[in-house]
Amino acid sequence: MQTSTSPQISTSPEKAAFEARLRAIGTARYHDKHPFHQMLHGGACSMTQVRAWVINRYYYQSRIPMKDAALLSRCENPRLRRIWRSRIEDHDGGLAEGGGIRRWLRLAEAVGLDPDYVASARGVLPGIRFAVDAYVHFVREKTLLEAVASSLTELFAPAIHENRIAGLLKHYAFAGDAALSYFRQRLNEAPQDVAFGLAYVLDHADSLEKQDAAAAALTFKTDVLWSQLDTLHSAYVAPARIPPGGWDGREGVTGEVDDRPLQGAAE
Ligand SMILES: O=C(O)c1cc(C(=O)O)c2c(n1)C(=O)C(=O)c1cc(C(=O)O)[nH]c1-2
Repeated sequence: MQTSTSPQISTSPEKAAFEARLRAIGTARYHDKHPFHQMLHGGACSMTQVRAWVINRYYYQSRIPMKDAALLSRCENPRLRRIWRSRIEDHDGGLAEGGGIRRWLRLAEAVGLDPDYVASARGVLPGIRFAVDAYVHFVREKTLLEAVASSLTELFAPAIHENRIAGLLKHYAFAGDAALSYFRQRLNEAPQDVAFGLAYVLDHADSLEKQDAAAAALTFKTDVLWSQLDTLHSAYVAPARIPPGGWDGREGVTGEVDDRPLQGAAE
């Protein structure tokens, strides 16, 4: 499966080798290869499993602008702040409308969930909280180079968003314009974000030590994404083990409750 859509941007052989090293991390570790995504995009998820993904992934959405604000708060370069702040606007939108968080809640409604329930983040699995909070802490505490490098999983996100749009449209009745608007909008936003982030990392990782740190930051971020799907899979794919406090398949459901036993990838 193709995991990267953006073209290589390096001009010198040294930068090209480093860029190739970063891209290889995505090829080996990006969460498009996780069995839960393969179930979701291949139409093998029940509505309970789709809803569990929407509820839990909301927590990631809700923390992305907070981690970007953490990055901005430590950034002394006005140019970097001016460019980076559009990420917060992309997710938070304006006072009355717009933004990825609201678009995610439209997806929640389309899959038969009360958006207020989803926005409350009750029922989010503990493992999801741990993974996402670790990302926010990482960006708050590490160097600016590592913080920017950790966002570079977005190099691989357009391909997964395209796959998801196609897979949801093919397999699920809920997949109309409202449900897909989040992913369609990210296809417009992510390429410029990642072009800037990649150029920043290639320019600022000017020693082997810094390149190692940037590569480790990107690897860490692939772990953050993979761990979220592991915890979701463990809770909601047979043999399902929903931990205490995890969504029970019923709370916040406005559509028909899906009472069938949770299925596994092989069924
Ligand atoms: O659906 C996905 O698989 C996916 C992955 C990622 C990513 O690679 O971190 C992001 C997004 N989506 C996304 O929509 C998004 O806004 C985003 C921001 C960031 C980031 O680290 O700043 N990653 C991602």
